[in-house]
Amino acid sequence: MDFLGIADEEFIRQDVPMTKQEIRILSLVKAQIAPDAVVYDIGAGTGSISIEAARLAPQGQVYAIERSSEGIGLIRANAANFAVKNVTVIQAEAPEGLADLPEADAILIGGSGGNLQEILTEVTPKLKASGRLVLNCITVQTLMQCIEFMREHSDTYIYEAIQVQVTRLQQVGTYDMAKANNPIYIVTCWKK
Ligand SMILES: C[S@@+](CC[C@H](N)C(=O)[O-])C[C@H]1O[C@@H](n2cnc3c(N)ncnc32)[C@H](O)[C@@H]1O
Repeated sequence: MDFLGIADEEFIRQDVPMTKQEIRILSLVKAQIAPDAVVYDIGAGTGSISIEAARLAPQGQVYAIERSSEGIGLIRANAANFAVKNVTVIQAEAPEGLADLPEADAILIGGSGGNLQEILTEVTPKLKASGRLVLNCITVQTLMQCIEFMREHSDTYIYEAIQVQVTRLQQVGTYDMAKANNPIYIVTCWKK
């Protein structure tokens, strides 16, 4: 099994927003990815989460679902760069493209484009009993949509939510200066 925590600079990203290293580490640890796991990465962007998940699950399969052509190109380029063979790239606007996937051990959602309710409705029945669903959200509205969905299904699901804000030090000449990343909510859901 490979290590977690590839540096952000190692990914080809152009202008596509990428989940930052520390948020990837936390999200992937919370997803509890086993070496043979089936993983969905919905809103895969540059593929940074898909690639780290694929390295954690060398005998498993990662399905990277992304709607933008630019993202699809980046996922393929990053997978090739890291010589990762177990990522299947799917260009679709979720929940499209999810129906035919096999049952999942881990589902990571990094982008939903206003379709979160529909995506959760589609993917939650496909999450195995021991599986984990991990959502990264930047807005309070997305966070609340997820919490409301999980509360409506509280007979089946448990969730926890955290907010994380990472500040990195950046070298500016002879000084090291704080540069704050946006706070991110990480919601982790699992079946009772
Ligand atoms: C914050 S970025 C994802 C970051 C990604 N985890 C990474 O590290 O590169 C969100 C991505 O979700 C994609 N997206 C948003 N809604 C989507 C949907 N319904 N289906 C597929 N992709 C979607 C966007 O195109 C964007 O690339």
